[in-house]
Amino acid sequence: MKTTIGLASASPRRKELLTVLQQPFELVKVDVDESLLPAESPLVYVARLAKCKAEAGFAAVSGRMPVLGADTIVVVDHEVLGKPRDEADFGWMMRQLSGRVHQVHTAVAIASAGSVLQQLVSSKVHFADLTEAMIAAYWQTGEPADKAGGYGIQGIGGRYVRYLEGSYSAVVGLPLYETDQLLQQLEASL
Ligand SMILES: Cc1cn([C@H]2C[C@H](O)[C@@H](COP(=O)(O)OP(=O)(O)OP(=O)(O)O)O2)c(=O)[nH]c1=O
Repeated sequence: MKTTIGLASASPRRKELLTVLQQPFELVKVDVDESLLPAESPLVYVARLAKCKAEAGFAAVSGRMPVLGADTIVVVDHEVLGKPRDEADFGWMMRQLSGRVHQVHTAVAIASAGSVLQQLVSSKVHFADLTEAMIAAYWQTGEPADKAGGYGIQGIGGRYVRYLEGSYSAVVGLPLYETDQLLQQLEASL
């Protein structure tokens, strides 16, 4: 029987993806400060956040079970795009992404007694040319608000993705292949 783990995430996408891996899990609530540190690179930032979420979760369950945390960021021109604050911020993000290629980085960490297992997956997304009317209409759907970079490849935003180099599940929030590898490493270590 597989060990039950904690999932330190409020993201419905991560819950669905972990279910696909047939991994028994319980949701664990954590509150992690997601601010970027001064001069921190995007890759260091995303890996740190995944680790912080996993470690905060492990502490929250008092070490009773291993806990998985993940983080996804969108990077364009070395700038990290988080979730849009409002419509103006979203419009700015879409103009950055329009007709260009950007990176999506997803980090996964599993904290257990004495160790943290980690993986980082980077993908490139080639975005469509967007008009102001398309941007305004997309905001109205409500989909962009809780998504890093302001779009969801798995939803309406998928129509703006011309080409993906990398992992689809990582862009959605949890890389299936790499997470499965981590879970196998975890089972072997218990
Ligand atoms: C680029 C992209 C992001 N996203 C989502 C994945 C993440 O849920 C979210 C990025 O924010 P995160 O801070 O990684 O995650 P979260 O706040 O949703 O959940 P938690 O921290 O509790 O685990 O954006 C998509 O769903 N589709 C996409 O195409």
